[in-house]
Parts: sequence; C-alpha cells; structure tokens
Amino acid sequence: MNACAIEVTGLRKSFGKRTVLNGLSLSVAKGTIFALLGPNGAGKTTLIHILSTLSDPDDGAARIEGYDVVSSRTAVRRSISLTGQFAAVDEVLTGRENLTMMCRLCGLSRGEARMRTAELLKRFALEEAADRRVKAYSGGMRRRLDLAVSLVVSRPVLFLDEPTTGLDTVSRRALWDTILGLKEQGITIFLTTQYLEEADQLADEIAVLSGGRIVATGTAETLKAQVGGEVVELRNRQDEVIRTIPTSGSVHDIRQTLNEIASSCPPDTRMVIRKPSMDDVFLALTTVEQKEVSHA
Ligand SMILES: Nc1ncnc2c1ncn2[C@@H]1O[C@H](COP(=O)(O)OP(=O)(O)OP(=O)(O)O)[C@@H](O)[C@H]1O
Repeated sequence: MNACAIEVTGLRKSFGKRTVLNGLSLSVAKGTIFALLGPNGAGKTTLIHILSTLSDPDDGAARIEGYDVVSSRTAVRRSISLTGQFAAVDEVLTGRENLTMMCRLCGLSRGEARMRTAELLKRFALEEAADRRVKAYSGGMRRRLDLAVSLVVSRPVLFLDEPTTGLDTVSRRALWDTILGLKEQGITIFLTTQYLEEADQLADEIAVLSGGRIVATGTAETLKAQVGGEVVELRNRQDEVIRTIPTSGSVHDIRQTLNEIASSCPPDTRMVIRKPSMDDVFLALTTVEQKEVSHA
C-alpha cells in the first residue's frame, strides 16, 4: 500500500509570462498534517487548485491517494474535501439549513441529512447558533461552518486554504484544536498558511514555498536547525528588535559578528543570543531564494 496521500513531481504552472509553480515536488504521508508556508502570491492557492482538480498543471504530475489529478479527476474528487479561503456558505440560510442542503446535495436521505447535520453542528460547536442566519455569525463561526460543510461526506484527504486568515487569536486556536481532532480520525490534512506559528503548532511537516519551488521541508525543529544554531538579536533603547543575525553560537563566530556590527550600532544597543524562531527560518529561506531568483 502506498504510504503517501499526496505526491507531486515537477509541477509547473504559468499565467501568461508569470511562472507561479516552477518544478514543484513534494509528498505528504497518510494521516499527517502538512503545512505549505509561503508569502502572499507565492502560489499556494494555485497548487491547491491543481491538487483538487480545479485547474490543470502545464507540466509535471500529482497524485492523490494514488489517483492522477488530470487523468483520474473523478476518483480524486471522491478522495478529497476542500475548504477555500472564502466561506462557501449561503448567508441567508441558517447554519443548520446550509448543512442539511449540502447533505441532500451529496445524496443523503432526509433522515440521514438530519442526523449528519446534528452530528456536525455538535462537532463544530455550532449547536447554539444552528438556527441563526449565517450573516449574523462571527468569523470563527463561519470558518467552522465552512469546515463542517466540506466534511459532510467523509474523505481521506482534506485541503484547507489559509483556514485561519482573518480570525482572532482565540478563534484561531479553537480551529487548530478542530484540525488536530480531524487528524486523530486519520484524515490527511494539507493546509496553506502565511502564519509561521500555525505551521509550527499544527504540522508534522512544513514546506516553504518560494520562487515557485519548495525551498525547504522538515519539522519546525529541523527547519530551525537548518538556519543555524542560534540568533544574535540586537535591540534599541525602546527594546525593539533592530536586527537579527544567524550564528553557529561558537565564541569565534559571535566575536566575528560583533566585530562586524559594533562600529555601526548606537552605544545603547543591547544584544541577546537566542534560538531561531520560525520567523527567522522563513526570512532566511525566502531571502536566499529571492536573491537566487533575482540573479538568475
Ligand atoms: N487565474 C489566474 N490568472 C492570472 N494570474 C493568476 C491566476 N491565479 C493566480 N494568479 C497569479 O499567480 C500568483 C500566485 O497566486 P496564488 O493565489 O496561488 O498565491 P497565494 O500564495 O495563494 O497567495 P495568497 O496568500 O495571497 O492567497 C499571483 O501572482 C496571482 O496573481
């Protein structure tokens, strides 16, 4: 049995002269959470559209649960659920009506639809708001409803395109718990995010997308280790970070760094040495890639 839920090799996609995906390859193990991390416009949604058969690649191949996204479109669609960036629910209907409608569209009988709707309202903590119109829902409630709607029929692979964008911290954390609960049920989750903390908290594996390719993959820990052992952080009098510099942490390296920066720092600059954060990782990896692209 293939242990990969998603396999992508050499994927390319351009819009006119703009190359968005430039030979992208990745694989996602079954039953894991995979986070694709990239800044605005990096091509995350473009990749999700190809993997969910909404658009075709120009070149390369992608398989979901062993099915090719171009030649076995129907089998791929039967293997996936997709929650996009914008809530795909009807605002005039209530949460319960939206769910029941989707259940009926998916072929469930009236009785089955009622039961499945009640189950999903409970699972996504929407019971209290079930009979309110969606236009009165908060952002977090809408996201939960959107997720519930996409899970009316249980599929092995779930795509979440920036699931927590625009949510406040409390709603974001609540949605993380929901996503982790779906993983516990054995669902493979492929999510895109701009939030490093989200990738750090949720994902078994993280991939950084930059310049149309995956520039690094690993766990949050291995990615941090890749950037270097420590970071020298310089702070001004107001305690604001003015610069961070990766370092191996050795006395020799830190002395060399200090020699290089000391003359240009105001006298009250303070220095701390700390482990790199995911922000440092992201900056280091995408900056190197941008330099390579602009020199190409
Ligand atoms: N149908 C299209 N026609 C032309 N250009 C497109 C099309 N779809 C996407 N693009 C361009 O491709 C690039 C990548 O877009 P995409 O939406 O995949 O990025 P993203 O990483 O999801 O960004 P965001 O985080 O802002 O959603 C952007 O420059 C976008 O303008």
